[in-house]
Amino acid sequence: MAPSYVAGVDSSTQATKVLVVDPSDGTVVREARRPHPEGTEVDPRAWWDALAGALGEVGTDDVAAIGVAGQQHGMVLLDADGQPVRDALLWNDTRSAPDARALIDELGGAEAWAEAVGTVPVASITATKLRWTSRAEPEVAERAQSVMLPHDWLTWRLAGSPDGATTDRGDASGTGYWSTVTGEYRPDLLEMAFGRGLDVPRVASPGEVVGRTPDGLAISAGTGDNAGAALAIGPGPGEVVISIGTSGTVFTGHDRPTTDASGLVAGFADARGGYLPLIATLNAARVLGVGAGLLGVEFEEFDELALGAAPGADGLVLLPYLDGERTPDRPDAQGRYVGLTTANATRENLARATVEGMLCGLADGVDALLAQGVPARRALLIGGGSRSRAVATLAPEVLGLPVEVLAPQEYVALGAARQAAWALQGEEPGWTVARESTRDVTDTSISEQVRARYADVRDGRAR
Ligand SMILES: Nc1ncnc2c1ncn2[C@@H]1O[C@H](COP(=O)(O)OP(=O)(O)O)[C@@H](O)[C@H]1O
Ligand SMILES: O=C(CO)[C@@H](O)[C@H](O)COP(=O)(O)O
Repeated sequence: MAPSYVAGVDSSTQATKVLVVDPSDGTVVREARRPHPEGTEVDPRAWWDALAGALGEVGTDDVAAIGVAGQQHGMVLLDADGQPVRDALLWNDTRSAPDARALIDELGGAEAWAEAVGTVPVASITATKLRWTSRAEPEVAERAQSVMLPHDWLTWRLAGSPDGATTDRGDASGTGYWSTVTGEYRPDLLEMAFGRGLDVPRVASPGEVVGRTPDGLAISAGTGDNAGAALAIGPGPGEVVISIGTSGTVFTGHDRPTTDASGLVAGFADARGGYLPLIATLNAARVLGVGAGLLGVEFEEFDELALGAAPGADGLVLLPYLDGERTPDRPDAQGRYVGLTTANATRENLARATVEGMLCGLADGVDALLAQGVPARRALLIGGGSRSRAVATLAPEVLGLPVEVLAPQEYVALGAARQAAWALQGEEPGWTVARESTRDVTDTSISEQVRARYADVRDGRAR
């Protein structure tokens, strides 16, 4: 029987997830996952091993094409033989924060960066990691010949490490040296960051077959994980996707590049030829894990506790910047519970404040999109944290938007599978994802009250 399925991969921060999908209607027929090592620098070969393990488990004898989406921004630096010169620095590694500030100054300020590439560098952006490496590890930098992103590197290895790697505009737009505004690389900015040039992958077009695996599977261009999710979901006008994974992201498709000089909105490209304005926080699903851990309960009981408290947690507020923060740009920040009193010190309030604090961080993201003229009238929740009943219940009130929690699904991997089907068939498939009912905002005063108190803590007016 001729191979008939497509495979989609999400190589995310915490795990590799693989879906085998029927290209005629997008039905998932098999899936597998493998964990990744902890930490903000990782040997990329661990991702390869995770991918090989997951592909071995799902089996690819009946698969005709594959696409890989991956965590954005990670710096995979390779030597002339194509070997990593050091562990990859990930999007959530904040050591290059001073380098981001230096690069902003060197180009003439935040506005100059926003105009040049669509995004003002923060520590997540690949260019700042190149600067850090050239400054802090010159002997390592000396050996580097090329730089790739996680999905580029995996795609290249799947193709048998040919001469010349590929990327796509969605992921390239998170490097700081590819411009969403012009649709071209800015080798001058790469050189400014690293002190000299490096080989970069060719930017493939959305429906392109970029290579073949040794077994003959067609390989699509792949993309960044958020662009992958956008490809799977296809948010409609006014709909914003909110992904609660290791990162919290808020994004939607847009018809033109954004150039936010405040740095809050990253002006990324999507995987279709359009644009994907996005805000990303460093603190999302793991905040919930920390809250549950503090209380010594599983997620189900944590949700029960959070839903057992009143809105506003009787004045207890969590500033959720546990791992430093990217949006707003506070790489050295820490998390804080504020306003603890004898009267409000209950397990319920601690759980509630944790969920509200995490959601308030995302609500700030929605505001940032609105400030760029990107409409946001409805939120679509995805990612591991969206499986929390407390998150699903409290999100409409805290965000102040009607919320639809999409059915639990690996949307990033599904988007990668969609791209693989596109490359295989020569046109984008017409699949749509199942939509659930929307939870409306029942009391708008809750959002105002909870967010006002949160803003006091965030902006230092309440300590
Ligand atoms: N029911 C739940 N409640 C809260 N958090 C959850 C729940 N289920 C999974 N998570 C969290 O979701 C995260 C994984 O989500 P995922 O979107 O796969 O992340 P990533 O793409 O960053 O690897 C983990 O931190 C996990 O603890
Ligand atoms: O840095 C960003 C977006 O700019 C993150 O969204 C990463 O792409 C990682 O995503 P997850 O692994 O948390 O899904």
